[in-house]
Amino acid sequence: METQQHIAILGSGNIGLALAKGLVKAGIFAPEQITLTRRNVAALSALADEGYNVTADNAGAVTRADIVVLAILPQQLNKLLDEIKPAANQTKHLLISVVSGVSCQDIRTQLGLDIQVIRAMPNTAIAIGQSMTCIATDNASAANVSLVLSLFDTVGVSIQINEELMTSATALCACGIAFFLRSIRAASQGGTEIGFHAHDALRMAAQTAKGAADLLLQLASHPEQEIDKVTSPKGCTIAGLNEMEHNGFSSAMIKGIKVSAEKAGALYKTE
Ligand SMILES: NC(=O)C1=CN([C@@H]2O[C@H](COP(=O)(O)OP(=O)(O)OC[C@H]3O[C@@H](n4cnc5c(N)ncnc54)[C@H](OP(=O)(O)O)[C@@H]3O)[C@@H](O)[C@H]2O)C=CC1
Ligand SMILES: O=C(O)[C@@H]1CCC=N1
Repeated sequence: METQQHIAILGSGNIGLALAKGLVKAGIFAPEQITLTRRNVAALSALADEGYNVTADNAGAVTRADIVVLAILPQQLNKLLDEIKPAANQTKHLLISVVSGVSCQDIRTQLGLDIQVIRAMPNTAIAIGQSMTCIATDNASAANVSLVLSLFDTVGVSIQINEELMTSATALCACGIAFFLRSIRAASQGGTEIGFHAHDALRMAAQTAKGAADLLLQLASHPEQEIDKVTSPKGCTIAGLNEMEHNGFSSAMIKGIKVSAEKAGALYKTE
């Protein structure tokens, strides 16, 4: 799905850069077709050496682009939208926002333009083509939705959801990367306590987690069905699992995801 279009990523921090790298790795865009912006542009010098256009001039980046990605913090968004307002063109530009907690309508209202906006909620695994990305819009054409879905399909798996579920998607999928990473880290710490060097324990825990996820994805199986195959009667798996549940393992994950979703929904309005 190679394209001749130019993409501007406004706010090239963790997720903005992960997106840029993922798109280049997937062969969709060459670095020369991507403009990266941030205020501290010196921090992008290594990317400039790789061929990306880098600048602190957001309005200039928008003028050159067909697709504009907003990838800055919710509390930084209004200032950025005011800055790009003169350069944004509702017939030329497609806006993609990965900003948490900000609706498509919030963006149009701040811009004062009836521009097509698609929200995307990827996660940092986008850098290696393994993102779970949720897409939502309230006004974009079916053609642009397909374009954005196919764009994000090149860097993982993408689905379209209702916009009111975007904060839930943020908690489950974007924050979720951190939740699963912490689980793997905790497993590796347990592994070290029972005899493995830290680096071996981490590798073993990560591969085990990958195998568990693939059992569900490749076999379209349910976790409990796969758990039942591991838990031998009177065995050590059920002993460990029950101990974890007595200590609130599932409950902690559920409560954490609920708090994350509440926070994601309030990020823009409370700033
Ligand atoms: N991190 C993640 O996993 C995910 C994040 N998101 C969302 O993406 C957004 C960005 O998050 P994240 O990447 O973690 O945050 P970062 O702080 O890492 O990135 C934000 C970037 O924006 C730049 N920036 C700030 N103001 C401006 C401006 N006026 N013009 C241009 N660039 C600017 C900052 O650089 P400088 O200070 O140099 O300007 C910084 O590099 C947030 O809204 C977040 O909710 C969504 C999905 C996943
Ligand atoms: O922590 C955050 O607020 C952002 C949103 C999703 C992932 N990181």
